[in-house]
This record gives sequence, structure tokens and C-alpha cells, in this order.
Amino acid sequence: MTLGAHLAGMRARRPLVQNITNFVAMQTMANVLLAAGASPAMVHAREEAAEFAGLASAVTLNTGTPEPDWVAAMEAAATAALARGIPVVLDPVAAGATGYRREINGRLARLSPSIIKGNASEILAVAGRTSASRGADSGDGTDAAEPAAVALARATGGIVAVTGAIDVVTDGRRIARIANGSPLMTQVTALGCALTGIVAAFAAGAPDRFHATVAALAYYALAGERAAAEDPRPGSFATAFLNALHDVTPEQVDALALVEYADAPL
Ligand SMILES: Nc1ncnc2c1ncn2[C@@H]1O[C@H](COP(=O)(O)OP(=O)(O)OP(=O)(O)O)[C@@H](O)[C@H]1O
Ligand SMILES: Cc1ncsc1CCO
Ligand SMILES: [Mg+2]
Repeated sequence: MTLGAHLAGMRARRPLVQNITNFVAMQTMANVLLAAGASPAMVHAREEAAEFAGLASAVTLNTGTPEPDWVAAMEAAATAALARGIPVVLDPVAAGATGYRREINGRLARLSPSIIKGNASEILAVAGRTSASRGADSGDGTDAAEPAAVALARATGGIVAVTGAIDVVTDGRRIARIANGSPLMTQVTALGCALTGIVAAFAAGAPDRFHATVAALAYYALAGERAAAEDPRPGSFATAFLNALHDVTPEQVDALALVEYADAPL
């Protein structure tokens, strides 16, 4: 199955993605999912989050602006989703910044999410290593986080994705490195958070979650490249990016994705 076929499959399935995300990311994430061809739902109340996970095709958890009730809802929704075999994607935003974030992200990672997706500093923090984190933006390169990502994937039994100039995906055995993208993607807030929804959408119903994650990152980065070529200023780039998510075809993903594969060291 090609990377482009994963995009086509996602659009055909139009997965319902439940997101328990942060206040900054909500609207961007919902618009990104709609532009890509998925169906977003922001459902975070403790009273309904687990019940809704019984209807969803995938669930995402994001610790960007965490509060105790929301974290309880994340745990309940993740437990319900994992029991049904549907993918759960954790985005441990600023995981190393405070004791509270270290604690809740440790708890969420111990639930064994299907996929953990963060920038290099966040993956280093969740893996229990030191990082140069500065809030929600990474202070580390993804190459520095590769061994931590492999160790974390082996510990959770899931997939780990590290985003940055070169995106890295591993299941603890295989590694993929994706070289597409644009630095402008760091100049619009919450595009990393929104990517978590895209990863969940691609993983929902996919036969192979490792390749689904690689396809999601390659597609997203390609859309960033296209939008940057169209408009290199942050405000209009954000609009061009949504349009590019809508426009990018499976054939373009297959033709333009820059992906190299390697075996993870034993
Ligand atoms: N320097 C860069 N060059 C090219 N592409 C980049 C670069 N930095 C980020 N990207 C692209 O942007 C995507 C999101 O990455 P990033 O690591 O910035 O997310 P993030 O730190 O989680 O963002 P946020 O938390 O602010 O939403 C990456 O998967 C990659 O495609
Ligand atoms: C800026 C910001 N602060 C908390 S969450 C968030 C969105 C990007 O991670
Ligand atoms: Mg992020």
C-alpha cells in the first residue's frame, strides 16, 4: 500500500475523530481535519468523553492547556477507545515544562496510546530524558530524540512520531525519516496540535499504523510546502495551508514524499 493510498483511504472512510485538545488549537484543528477530508468532534466533558469514544473512529489527547477534569476525561476516553481497538494519539504538549505536565503525560503514556506524537523536546521529556524545551516549541532537533523515540515505542508497544524539520516515525523496530515541510509551519500556532488529528484520521481503520503515520506526516508536510510556495507570510500561509490540505492528491503524495527507511538499532 502506497503512502498516497493511505490518504485516499482516509478520505474514503471520512473518520470521526474525537479530540480532547487545548483551547488554542480547537478551531485550527477542526478546520484542518475538515480540509483533509475527516470529521472532527471536540468532546472533552468528563460526563460524556468516554461515551463519545464509543462512537468515534479515533481519539486524540493533547496536554497544551491541561486541567484536572480534562485529564480525567482523557484517561476515560483513551481507556474506552483502546478497549474497542480504535487508535488513541497522545500529543504531550510542553511535557517537560512543569511537574504537573510531566506527571499527567507520564500517566497518559502508561495507558499505552497507539501513537505518541510530539516535537523532539516533548518526546525526550516523555521518555524521561533531559531536553532543551521552551514551552510548546521544541529546543531540540529530531535526530537527538531518535533513540528516545525508539525506546518509548518499545515501552508503550505503539508508534512514536517526532516532528520538526525532519520528522521521525518509529515502532521500535523500523524508523522512517520524512524530509518534507516548511519552517513557516512553526509560525502559525497549533499546526503541530492539528497534525495530531491528521495522524489519528489516517490511523483510523488503517491496516498498518506505522505506515499510516508516515503517510499522515508526509501529506501534511507536503501541504506545508505547497502553501509556502504560494504565500510566505504567516497570516495568508495559514489560509493557503488549509487549501493545500484540501488540494493535495494521493498521486502527489506518492510522487513528492521524501521518505527514507532504516532499521532501529537493537
Ligand atoms: N524547520 C522546519 N522545516 C520544515 N518543516 C517543518 C519545520 N518545523 C516543522 N515543520 C513541519 O511542521 C510540522 C509540525 O511540526 P512542529 O514540530 O513545529 O510541531 P509542534 O512543535 O508540535 O507545534 P505546536 O505544538 O506549536 O502546534 C512537522 O511535522 C513538519 O512537517
Ligand atoms: C501556544 C500554546 N500554549 C499552550 S498550547 C499552545 C498551542 C500550541 O502547542
Ligand atoms: Mg505540539
